[in-house]
Amino acid sequence: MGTIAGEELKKMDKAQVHVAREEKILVLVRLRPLNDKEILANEAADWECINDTTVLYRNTLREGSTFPSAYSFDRVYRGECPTRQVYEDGPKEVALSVVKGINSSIFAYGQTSSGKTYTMTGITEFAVSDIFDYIFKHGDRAFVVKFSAIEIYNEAIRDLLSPDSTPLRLRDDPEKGAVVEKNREEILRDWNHFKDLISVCEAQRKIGETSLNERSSRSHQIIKLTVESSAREFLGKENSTTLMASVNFIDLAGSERASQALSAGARLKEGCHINRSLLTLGTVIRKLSNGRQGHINFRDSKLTRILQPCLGGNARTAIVCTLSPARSHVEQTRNTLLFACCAKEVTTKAQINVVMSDKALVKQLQRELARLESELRHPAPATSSCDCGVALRKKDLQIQKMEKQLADMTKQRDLAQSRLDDFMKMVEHDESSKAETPYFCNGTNKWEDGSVSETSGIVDPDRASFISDGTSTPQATARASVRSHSDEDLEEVLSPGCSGDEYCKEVQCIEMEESSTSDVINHEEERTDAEAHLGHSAEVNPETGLAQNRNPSSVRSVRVRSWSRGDTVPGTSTPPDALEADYPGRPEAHAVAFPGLEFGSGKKLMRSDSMSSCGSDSTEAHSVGTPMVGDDGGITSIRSFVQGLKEMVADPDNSEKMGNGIGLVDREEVSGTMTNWSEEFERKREQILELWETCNVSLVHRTYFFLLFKGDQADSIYMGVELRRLSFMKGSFSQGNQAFERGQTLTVASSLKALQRERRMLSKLVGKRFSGEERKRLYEKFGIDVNSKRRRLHLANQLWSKPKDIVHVVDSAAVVAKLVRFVEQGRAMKEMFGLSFTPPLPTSRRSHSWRKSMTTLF
Ligand SMILES: Nc1ncnc2c1ncn2[C@@H]1O[C@H](COP(=O)(O)OP(=O)(O)OP(=O)(O)O)[C@@H](O)[C@H]1O
Repeated sequence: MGTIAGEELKKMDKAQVHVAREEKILVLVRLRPLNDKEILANEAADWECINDTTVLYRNTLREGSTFPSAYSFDRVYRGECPTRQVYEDGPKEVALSVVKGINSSIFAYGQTSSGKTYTMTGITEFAVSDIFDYIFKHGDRAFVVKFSAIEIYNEAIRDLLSPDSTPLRLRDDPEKGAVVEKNREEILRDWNHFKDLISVCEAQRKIGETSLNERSSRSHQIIKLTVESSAREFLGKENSTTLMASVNFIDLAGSERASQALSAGARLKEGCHINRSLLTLGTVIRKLSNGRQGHINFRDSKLTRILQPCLGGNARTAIVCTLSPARSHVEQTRNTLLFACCAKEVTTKAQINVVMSDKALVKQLQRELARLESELRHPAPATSSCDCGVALRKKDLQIQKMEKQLADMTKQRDLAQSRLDDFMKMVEHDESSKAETPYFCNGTNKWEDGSVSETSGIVDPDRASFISDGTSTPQATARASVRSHSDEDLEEVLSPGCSGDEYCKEVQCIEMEESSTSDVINHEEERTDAEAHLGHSAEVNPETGLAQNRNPSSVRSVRVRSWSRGDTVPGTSTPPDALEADYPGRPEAHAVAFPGLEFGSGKKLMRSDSMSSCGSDSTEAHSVGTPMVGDDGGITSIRSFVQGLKEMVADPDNSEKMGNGIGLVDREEVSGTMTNWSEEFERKREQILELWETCNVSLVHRTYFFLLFKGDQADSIYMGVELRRLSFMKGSFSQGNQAFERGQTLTVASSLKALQRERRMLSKLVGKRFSGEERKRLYEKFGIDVNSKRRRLHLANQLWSKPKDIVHVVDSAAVVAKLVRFVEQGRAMKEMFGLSFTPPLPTSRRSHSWRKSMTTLF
């Protein structure tokens, strides 16, 4: 098929030249008279055609006003109106389109016994007669008319011209749509031949008697006439073209109610099939009438598959809806009218179908080729090429940007993987190397010097093995951990967009804070800033003997090198106060006080201007404590959190919401609205706790978050970000989608797996971090049998398992904090993240011993 050739077009009249014309389906309604049975039963005729286009339900009083009583269509016909008139008014034009190369369909729809066969028999005969007439009148064209007929009976297709009742198969043709395979086609010779074939069809078609119709059609019948025509003068010539189209005359089986048709057995089964396929047809029509939104279920029945071109495809279509006026059929009549109302909204797009001879096709292709070659030889004017150049440059930039993003993501992924590998190795090695650990004694967390190992970083036996000279002091251990970081770690820290200078500033700031907390910190001068930064968290140890072994002179040299902005440095190592677990609503009895830090809190150490995002990010990445990071949460989730936070902070709206903007929140303002915030905080905290559980968030992440953000009003932004992140994740999970978090793809399954892995890892640390007595108390507290075989795993499984029980949550956070040696001070951590937006509050220094607090807890 193709477009019409020039010479051929000249031979056609204007009506023939319209191409792909969109038009609505023609809908006619035919009301038959009451039949003998209905008259005998004294049935009233409740429907009436009040004019040429409107049919009216007369008995509105009886039915009430729930349904419309008047329905308008292209044409409506009274009972006494002859079929000829019905045909002439609309179906004729549609049917005769076939001789002009346009597909068309006419079908009758209505309840059983409403007059479909009566109507379609007439229309088919009139149409075929007119087609013959047209052919007779157009002697300049050579016509071929082919006749075929099928019925769809109980969802099986049968050839009505063949005595063989074997069902025919339906095949999808990309151009023609559903094609019935091996369907017999007869070339119509004349009128008599047509009548003979119709008789064969009538004889073959499944007819059955029901109480409503003595000769009820039990199948859908489709009679198809295919008309091909060519101008005689071009016949056999290379430029000859053929118009080819089909017209379908479709007599549907009638919808029926089993109770009314009194059908049983075979009739009942037929009725079910009929109703089902008509229901599909109705659904298709309804969807098409709604503007083709969503999936159209053409494939749900053979009938709709075959009718697809007539219903919105390349065909002109007319539907005659037949009605019984009888009161007993009012419901079925209404259904038919509703179908008709939908059908009149459906549009089709018919076009002239031209078949070109092979020679004509070759010629046309050659012409097309020549045109394209000439376009290539003479390119378009300069203006458009200039546009092209701009577009290309834009695309190049986009590609570069995406490549950069990809490289970043790859780096992040590799880093996370390497950290995970490290941790796995550490855990595996942990047990075996326990005995060799030089700085633990008696299985307790004590340094050789007697201080308890509550450091915040990577102080693990595995790392300690780097020290080969036997000087396995904690600081040496920390150094080893620093040095064990790969170049990738450093690259990660020096992330794109962050210059080396900026990075150094960040390091310097933190280092200064750290050194300031103790005059005796032992830094190594030769250490690079990057190393210092990475090692920072590993070396932070609030109250242990770790600090005591440090070398003050080294500290000073670092200080001179790194702190050049004149920030004041606290001169004491007194632990700060901010680890008091004093958020609103926190139960007194379970307030967990975490150790003070050597750096930060309450002192003018933090430079709000120096916390570059990349610096904070990198700090965070390390400070969460590499060994404790599960592959779903830990570093990644905190990083995501920080990232989300930064985005939020970057949004001017959010800054506004925060009052005076980042770094300028007024303290008084904060305290003035504290009461409201307390309630808000409670609410948000509950939501976050629930979502952590729902989204299988890492326990380390929960603990960090829980301990960092304890209810200051300035924390609202952090909580907002966390809520947003978790809600998004929950939404993704509930839709079966993946959540993508900073280079990691999470699913419900993967997050759950990671959580289970994390619990296993934590369980392995229980023996190391808690003394026998502490463990016993813990098992009792968490309701675990102290003699059970897998009590450590049971304990790990219990942690954070009751998000609604705040006492449990507090206890869980305390246990995980101890397991992962998270002894950071909230404010300081926020500062390290670069997330502190408030000036430091003057705090009364509360002396807190973490050990003391934990002792009361455990
Ligand atoms: N407009 C009409 N004028 C006179 N008689 C009619 C008219 N329409 C239908 N009839 C008569 O009503 C009876 C049932 O008609 P028909 O068989 O065409 O119904 P149908 O809708 O095809 O039913 P089914 O779905 O059961 O096959 C026939 O006897 C037919 O002659």
